[in-house]
Amino acid sequence: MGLLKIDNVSHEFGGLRALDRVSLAIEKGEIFGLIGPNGAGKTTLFNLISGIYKPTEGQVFFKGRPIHNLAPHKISRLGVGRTFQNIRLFKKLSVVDNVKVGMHGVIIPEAADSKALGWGNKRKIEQRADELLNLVGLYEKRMEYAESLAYGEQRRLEIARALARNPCLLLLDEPAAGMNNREKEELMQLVGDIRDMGITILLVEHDMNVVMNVCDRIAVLDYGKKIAEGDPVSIRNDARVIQSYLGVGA
Ligand SMILES: Nc1ncnc2c1ncn2[C@@H]1O[C@H](COP(=O)(O)OP(=O)(O)OP(=O)(O)O)[C@@H](O)[C@H]1O
Repeated sequence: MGLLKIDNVSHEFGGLRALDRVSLAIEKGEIFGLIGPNGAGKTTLFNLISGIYKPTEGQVFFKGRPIHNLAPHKISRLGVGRTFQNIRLFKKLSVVDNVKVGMHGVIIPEAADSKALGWGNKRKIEQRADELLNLVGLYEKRMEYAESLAYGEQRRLEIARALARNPCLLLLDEPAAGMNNREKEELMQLVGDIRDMGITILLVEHDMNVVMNVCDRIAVLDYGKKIAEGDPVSIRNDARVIQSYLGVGA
């Protein structure tokens, strides 16, 4: 069984069917892309996986366990981390404090006694925060205000904060939005590094260069329905995907 299984899930807002019987299975260690036109239902699916919405029908399983009726904090504790389309940092906190906030109440595996850490275990929290800032290339800026970072750096800080909860599945909602080409290159490298740490990634992204380069498999949504699923080459050549989303010449 996959790490994440979405089984015939639908979601309605009033009369609007934002998701219509979508099924997906994401395997451990994959980088899985979710693409589709604006309003296709991608963020709604993220919100269902992370417990912000409950499905109108269908089920979501994580590590074989049903999670579609759990509260967001419980799903997060089970190992599902996420970032948001609109950056949600604490602007007036330092870079390192933004990561530490993400760590509150988290079990750090290397901790000798493996107890959940509150604010008490300062040294281990600081070590872990520094490791994560090194990973995302922000260690040198650890004492700066989050708001002083460039846009691409803020997005990387959001990823570090999500990683602070030790997820085994990370949901990234449009991580390349607003990034310049250099920042996108760095992001692609980072996504690969995160996977190499053993973390499975589900990525919503409009930048096709990023999607096609980093994803092992891709699913395409259109008007709430899954219209295609496969590797990047098959998705790029899928007539229905070209017609509804990629356009000719993509
Ligand atoms: N809270 C809400 N209340 C009512 N309708 C909503 C709500 N959130 C999303 N929708 C509608 O559900 C549909 C799917 O929206 P969703 O945000 O999931 O699409 P998306 O694929 O993430 O789009 P984008 O690429 O623009 O982020 C859209 O028609 C949207 O207008």
